[in-house]
Amino acid sequence: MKILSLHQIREADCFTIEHEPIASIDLMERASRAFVNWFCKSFETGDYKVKVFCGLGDNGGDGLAISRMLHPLGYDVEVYVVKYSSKESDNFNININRLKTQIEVNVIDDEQFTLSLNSGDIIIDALLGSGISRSIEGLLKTVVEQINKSEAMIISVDIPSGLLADKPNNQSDTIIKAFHTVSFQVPKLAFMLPQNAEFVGNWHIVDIGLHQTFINKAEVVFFYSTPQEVEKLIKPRAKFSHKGTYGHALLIAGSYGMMGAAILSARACMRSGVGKLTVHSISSGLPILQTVLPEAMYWEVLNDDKFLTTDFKIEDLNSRFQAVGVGPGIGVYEETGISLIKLCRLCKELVIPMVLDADALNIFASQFGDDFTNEIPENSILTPHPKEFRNLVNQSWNNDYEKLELLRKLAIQNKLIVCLKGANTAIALPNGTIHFNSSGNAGMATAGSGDVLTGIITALLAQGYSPDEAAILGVYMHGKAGDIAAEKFGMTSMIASDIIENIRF
Ligand SMILES: NC(=O)C1=CN([C@@H]2O[C@H](COP(=O)(O)OP(=O)(O)OC[C@H]3O[C@@H](n4cnc5c(N)ncnc54)[C@H](OP(=O)(O)O)[C@@H]3O)[C@@H](O)[C@H]2O)[C@@H](O)CC1
Ligand SMILES: [K+]
Repeated sequence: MKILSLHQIREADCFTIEHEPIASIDLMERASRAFVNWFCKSFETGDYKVKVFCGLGDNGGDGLAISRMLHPLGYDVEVYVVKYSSKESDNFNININRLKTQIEVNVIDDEQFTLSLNSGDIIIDALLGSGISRSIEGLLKTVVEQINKSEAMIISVDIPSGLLADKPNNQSDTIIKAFHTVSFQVPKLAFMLPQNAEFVGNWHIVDIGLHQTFINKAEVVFFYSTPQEVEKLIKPRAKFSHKGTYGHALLIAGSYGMMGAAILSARACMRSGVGKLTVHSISSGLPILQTVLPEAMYWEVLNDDKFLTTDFKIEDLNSRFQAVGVGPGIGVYEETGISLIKLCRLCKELVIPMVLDADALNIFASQFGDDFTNEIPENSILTPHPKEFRNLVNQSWNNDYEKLELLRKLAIQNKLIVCLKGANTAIALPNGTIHFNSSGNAGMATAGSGDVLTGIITALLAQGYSPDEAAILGVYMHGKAGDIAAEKFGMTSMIASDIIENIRF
């Protein structure tokens, strides 16, 4: 699903009005109806009040139309218009006239006003929408602060009032802290970013019928990968296939005291459909690995008990492996760094797709400085968490938008696929697009979860998925498995092994 910029959302609005064609006020009516449908599905009528706070622009117009629609459905609706200016939008004016015959409108025009808000109330925030042009001040600020202080459930229409759709707010900005945000047609970039989580809450998209011709043609940088879109990538298994059809992966993982990382990534790799798996690890780890995962084959490090110092040769890899995953638990020893570089050079020469994770990334950051990318084959997949990413780019950022730009730059300049892990993992592709993942939960913030992801993506590469597909599908399936695990064990109790056991291709 495309994430349109604010400018494109406005263009889509105008295009729809002109080409459907539909009057602007009727499009507002349709958007408000879509919100109301979502609301009615989510909340039954009951012994509580729905307090709708409206601004003076089109977001306020939505709020008025929503109030008019909810009232006859049996909801106990109270409407508040915050009169922070003398200028109202045309659609606001039409809707206030339509509403006045039905419900009394309370006008807030004095900063001394104290709102009476109870914990059982539902607040609908229709103060400001995507049209904000400056920070919230004065009367509006007072109202937003009072709403935020209340214990009522806050539901924002389109976007939490005060939040900018696709650029950073000032840290001191006053912004509604919604529990739910019900947004029109497309998610806003702001919803993807950790810095806005406290404002956006749980977000939902409702279809308001903006013209598909415009949306299809729109060129965008950011995408939200919906389950329907991603699951389409899964290749069915052919009836007459054999294990050779699904590739042979090499996973390089583990070191003294870190064999768990190797086991987790290897198990996840096997569960993700790879035909054959060879795990390359330290010799003292071999009995553990073979006991825990008899399905895999092992290639032990010679003459070394503590860490990976293999002098990789072309014949070790040539015509044997379709994908190489390296990093989980390998440690950041200087000797391992030397091996890693040899491995990368060979994979580049033999064009074997790679996944680099965890300590492989830490080695690059600590031993190879800013030039680290010269050694990494093009189209390799990197899976850093934010701290590893910061070390890799050797830069910090002031906000999540700057972080995204650094991510894009890394992917474009070096032709890499970089999966920046977190809620809504951001996957940057060499073509400059960023794809936000839709699955997963906070229970996955647990040791070993990243090792599992490395195993999944390595398996997909070995099966012939393109690196772009392997990254997007792998991250999604990892999150989906995490969601199933969270249902069974709870977010707090689930562990990385539970994610593996719930991988379902
Ligand atoms: N996209 C779609 O297809 C559809 C969109 N729809 C709806 O329209 C909404 C966007 O509407 P909108 O442009 O009127 O924006 P909105 O925020 O309501 O008001 C802006 C007004 O407020 C003012 N203002 C700005 N900042 C301010 C501040 N900090 N403090 C105080 N005032 C401030 C600014 O005036 P200014 O003073 O800047 O001239 C302007 O007059 C969108 O979010 C959605 O809800 C649906 O109805 C139909 C389909
Ligand atoms: K709003």
